Parts: sequence; structure tokens; C-alpha cells
Amino acid sequence: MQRTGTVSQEAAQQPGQQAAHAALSLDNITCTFVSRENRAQRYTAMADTTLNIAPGEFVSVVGPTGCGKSTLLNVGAGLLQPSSGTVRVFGEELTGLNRRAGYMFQAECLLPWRSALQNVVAGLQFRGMPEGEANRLGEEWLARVGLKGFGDRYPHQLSGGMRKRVALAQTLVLDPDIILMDEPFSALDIQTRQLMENEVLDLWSAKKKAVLFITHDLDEAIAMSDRVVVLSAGPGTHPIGEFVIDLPRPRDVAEIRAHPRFVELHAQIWDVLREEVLKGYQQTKQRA
Ligand SMILES: Nc1ncnc2c1ncn2[C@@H]1O[C@H](COP(=O)(O)OP(=O)(O)OP(=O)(O)O)[C@@H](O)[C@H]1O
Repeated sequence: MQRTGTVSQEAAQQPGQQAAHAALSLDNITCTFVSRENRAQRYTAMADTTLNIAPGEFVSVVGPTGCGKSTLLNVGAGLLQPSSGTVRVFGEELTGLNRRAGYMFQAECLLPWRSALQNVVAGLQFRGMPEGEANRLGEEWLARVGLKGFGDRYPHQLSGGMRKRVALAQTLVLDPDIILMDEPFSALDIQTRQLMENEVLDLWSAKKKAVLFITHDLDEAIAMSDRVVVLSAGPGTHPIGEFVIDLPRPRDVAEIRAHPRFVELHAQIWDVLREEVLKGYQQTKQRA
């Protein structure tokens, strides 16, 4: 059993037991790259990292800038092969792309020459779904993300928030069992961002998929998640804290910040994160 709001020692001691029931299991992952600064050197971005996400669980990973959050997500997506360690998806070892996962990245990924609807249904068409059925599903998802009637607009005719909604529909229309999100809303203004966060929570609570959410915003991580994992600064990034977020659901991400337990959890997690953020900042300054 994990204790609420504390670093979970027990969880760390039972990775095998957790992995057996996990939707996504990253076991002892190490990622070493050829250094960007000096091609003759190698840089170990991530070392011996184990993370399990249960079906239906919403897990956020926070850490200082450049520590390896995206690397972790790319490994889970099957986009990056780790130097060592194993990834399992519902118990099966992952060898190529993670086809049970849908992704949403920070960068805009919409095709500018396709309308909103055509963007949403692109993945369905790729899977060979007949056009009529794909369009029906696409329209349904556009309506679910608040874009009913906007299907014929092109990305440049939509606001930043609307484009994110299209991207969200594009991810969810494929009905993935696992959703991987890498700072999906960081480019949005705070009000739009909070609206989007609430929408994601509404959609998630209806379907309860496993979510791995990468962010450097601790408030966002606590407001959204069942569990927050804190990564150390690099090199050799690894989890240094794991906190169960025992806040009531359903949550409004703006209102929940005033909850006394939110304030308490924030203080506890920031206590672990603060030093790593300072270390990460110093490293970035030295590299610049
Ligand atoms: N393909 C690569 N080749 C060389 N180094 C890489 C590569 N990918 C990542 N790195 C390095 O690994 C470290 C972790 O990068 P990553 O992008 O995962 O960090 P992050 O925590 O997501 O960063 P940010 O908070 O800025 O989004 C960084 O030092 C980065 O420069």
C-alpha cells in the first residue's frame, strides 16, 4: 500500500508486483546519448528508472528543466529505445512503437493543409477505417472537445486553444488505452490552459485511461493527478519522490488550488523538487 502524500518506500520495494498489473511499466530504464556539447563524450540522461502506471491511473512526472522528462515519455511511446531496461505494455514487452498509446506533445502537430475534421480522422484513415465511419467518429469527438461546427476550419483559422482541442480529439478518437502527454498546454495562456485541463479531466474520468503526463508545472501536476513522481536533476536522472494525490474528484483545477490539502501537498513536493530545480538551473547556466 502506498502512503498518501509521502515518498512511497513500499512502492519502490515492490516494483515487480506493481509491474504485473501495470498498463505501462518502465523497468530499470537507462538512456545514454552521444553528448550534444562534445560528440566524443556520452551523456547519461536517465539512469535506473522504474515507473509503473496502473490502468486508469493519472500519473504526472515533474522535474527540473532538461532532466529527462521527455526522454522518459519517448521511451514509453516506443519512439526511443533505452540503452538498458525493459518497457512493458499491459504485461507485454514493447519492441517497436507503443500502439496502445496516444500522444500529445507540446509542439503543434496538426497538418496545416487538412481541415480540423481531416486532422482528427487522419489516424483512423491510416488504420483503414472507411471514410463515412471515420468522419462520423471525428465529428463526435470534435463536439466532445467543444468544437461542434468547426470541422471545416483549417488550423490557421483556429485559436491556439482550439488547435489544442483538435489535437486532443485527434489523440482520443483512436481510443488509446494509454495517453502520453508532454507539456501539452504549456504554450497556452493561463485561462485557456485551465479550461483545457478541466476538459482533459472530464474526458479522462469518463473513460479512465492510463495517463502519463509530463509537466514542469507542479500546480498542474497536483491538480490533475492521482500520483506525482519527482525526477532528480541530470545527469543520471531518476525518481526521488512519489506522492499520492488524495484530493477529492471531480476536480476543478483552479478551485482545487485553494484546498488546504493541495497547499500541504504542494509544500511537501516542492520540498523535494526545489533543490533539483536549482541544480538544473545551474547546469543550464554552465552549459550556456
Ligand atoms: N537525442 C539526444 N541526443 C543527445 N542528448 C539528448 C538527446 N535527447 C535528450 N538529450 C539530453 O538529455 C537530457 C534530457 O532531455 P529531455 O528533453 O528528456 O529533458 P526534459 O526534462 O524533457 O527537458 P525540458 O524540461 O526542457 O522539456 C538533456 O540534457 C538533453 O540535452
